[in-house]
Amino acid sequence: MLTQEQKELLARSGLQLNHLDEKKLCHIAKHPELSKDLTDSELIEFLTVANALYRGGVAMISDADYDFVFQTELRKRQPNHPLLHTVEPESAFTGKTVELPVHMLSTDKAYSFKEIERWAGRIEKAATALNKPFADIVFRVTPKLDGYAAYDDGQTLYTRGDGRRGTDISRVFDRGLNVANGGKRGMGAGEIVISKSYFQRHLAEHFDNARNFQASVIKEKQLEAHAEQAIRDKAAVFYPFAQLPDWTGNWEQLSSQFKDIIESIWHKVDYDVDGVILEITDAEIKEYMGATRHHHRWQIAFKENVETAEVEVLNVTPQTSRSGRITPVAELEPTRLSGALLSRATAHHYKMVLHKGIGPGAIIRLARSGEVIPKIEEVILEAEPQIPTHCPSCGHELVWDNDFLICTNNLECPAQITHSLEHFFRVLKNNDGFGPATIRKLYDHDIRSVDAIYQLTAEQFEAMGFGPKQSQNLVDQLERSRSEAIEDWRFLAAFGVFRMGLGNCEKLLSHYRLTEIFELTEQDIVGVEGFAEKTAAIVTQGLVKIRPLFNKLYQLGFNLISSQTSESDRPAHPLSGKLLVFTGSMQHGTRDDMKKEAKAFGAKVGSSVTGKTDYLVIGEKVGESKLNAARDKDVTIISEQKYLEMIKQ
Ligand SMILES: NC(=O)c1ccc[n+]([C@@H]2O[C@H](COP(=O)([O-])OP(=O)(O)OC[C@H]3O[C@@H](n4cnc5c(N)ncnc54)[C@H](O)[C@@H]3O)[C@@H](O)[C@H]2O)c1
Ligand SMILES: [Zn+2]
Repeated sequence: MLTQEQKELLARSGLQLNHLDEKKLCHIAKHPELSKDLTDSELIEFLTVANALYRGGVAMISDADYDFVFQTELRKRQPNHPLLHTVEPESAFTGKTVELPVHMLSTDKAYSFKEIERWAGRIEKAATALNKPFADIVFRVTPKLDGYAAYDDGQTLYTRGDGRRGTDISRVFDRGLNVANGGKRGMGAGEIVISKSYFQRHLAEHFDNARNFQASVIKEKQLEAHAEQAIRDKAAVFYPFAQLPDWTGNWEQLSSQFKDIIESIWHKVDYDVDGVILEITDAEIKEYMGATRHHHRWQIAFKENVETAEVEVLNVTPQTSRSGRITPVAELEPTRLSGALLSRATAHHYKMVLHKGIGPGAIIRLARSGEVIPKIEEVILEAEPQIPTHCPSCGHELVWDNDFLICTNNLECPAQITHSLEHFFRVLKNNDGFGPATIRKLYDHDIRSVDAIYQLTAEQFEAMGFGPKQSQNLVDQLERSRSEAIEDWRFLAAFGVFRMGLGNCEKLLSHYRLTEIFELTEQDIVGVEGFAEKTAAIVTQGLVKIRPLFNKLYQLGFNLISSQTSESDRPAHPLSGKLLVFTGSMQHGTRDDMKKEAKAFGAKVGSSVTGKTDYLVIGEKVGESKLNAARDKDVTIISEQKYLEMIKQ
């Protein structure tokens, strides 16, 4: 049941239970997974109440549980619900609301480096649009304080409210609250926080948690003696974000030491922190990117889900991968971890299953970080493992290859064939529609190779049971995949040769032409930087295997961009080997297309003007700074028109 304090807070906020009764509300709070059985109005009421209690410092559920219901139920049922797209309102305080001097929004959240990369990609786009070299853009990383958000304009302190209007809580300064580190008033947005170590030592007995304490500092109610003391001891302070310890640098620095930077900033302050904030400092780009109703596009919070749980293994199922390796997948007793319901995890390989005793009934420790499939961290209680002897897909006998069990029936194993087909289209990227379901259906109709897929007509697709519209679309997509330009290394990587991922393909093809690689000896390949002897041997063997398929597909006339840039290869073209920088908006195509095209002529493309740049190609609306840089460095400036004439030569 709700506590007296929680009830009072709901009453003060004017919140009444119309759809849920108290018993049901508390039952769901205890078992958030039951929220799936709530009606829509019950669900909204549940979240509204949870949010009000949380903002008032008397939360009824943990953040992870709240996020679970919020993300899985609400987002799934009503992706456009205003709760998802606006700042969660604070309703804990009575009193007149006032317009905030600036909007205080929530933050967009990322749980993996991939998501951060995509965010940086959007910033690069904005920088390009404003003719600013991306390499010059400064990123700032600060700890994400988990306190009570407020805005200080020097006169008044406001709550975040609904992000646009907040409540005047200047009284907390009248009560003696200090700005962190002896800082001044009027530094804008920040949070009211309490020192972690101080809380443990002096407050933990009197307050349930830090949030509960922070809320008490803000309330109109007379302060408790311990809270007053914490303020006098400067353990509770208002910390403006502008004054937080930070890391600054450009994207290249940030991305290359991402883990270390996050780790060090995360632990910089003695306050509760629930992530780090990444943002850019360039005022023009910030303005250009703007905000949604929920968050600023130029800012993102990086969070880590590092909660762990002990879970029972129900069963371990073998799964055959594209390369024939057998992956052990543990089926688990369904467990909620960091807000997600998990029922499977992978072990690295069968040697681990064998040696660590991962069998039905084993107890393992599971860690979930971000959105990736969880890995088995540790085995707490061993159980008899079950080691498969035959491939689950084709029944072929399995053999050990170091730590891995493998199915060597590469040419006939359904799992290996279908995964290879999917892999081809996925890596190529310039197509849609060839996912697992389509590929499975094709396989069931005896289609076994990429080459055979390219021979299919719309009628044949229809005969296999695809609808008329989908059939035509699949044919169109096959055509698109051949006509849309792609890099030759991407094409090669799509064949899935072991050890020839995108990176290695790019390395190899920057030395040799696509048509030459099948004649290369191991020695030739070792001569390419990044290939050790062992890899070279595996690669030559792998290339022999794919050669027949490669030849067939190569005949189909894919629109390949050659990686060859050295002058001896293309003596004829005036742009060959030249370093170009594009700036401004172009008429001929998107900036990306033009870069690809330039590379196809053997040119190199940079993002900022340096002493090594040969040509600055300018479109419309070009910033003066880039032009000046080009003039200073003696770089030849050419118009888009002139450039188009040059590439036609
Ligand atoms: N337990 C519950 O019942 C419950 C209910 C509602 C919400 N929540 C939790 O609240 C979170 C959502 O809250 P939110 O809307 O405040 O969003 P948020 O967590 O994205 O926080 C955004 C805020 O971060 C603050 N911030 C802290 N450090 C900062 C820094 N260095 N730079 C810039 N800003 C910084 C700002 O005040 C900003 O308003 C969710 O994660 C959820 O778990 C929990
Ligand atoms: Zn098999």
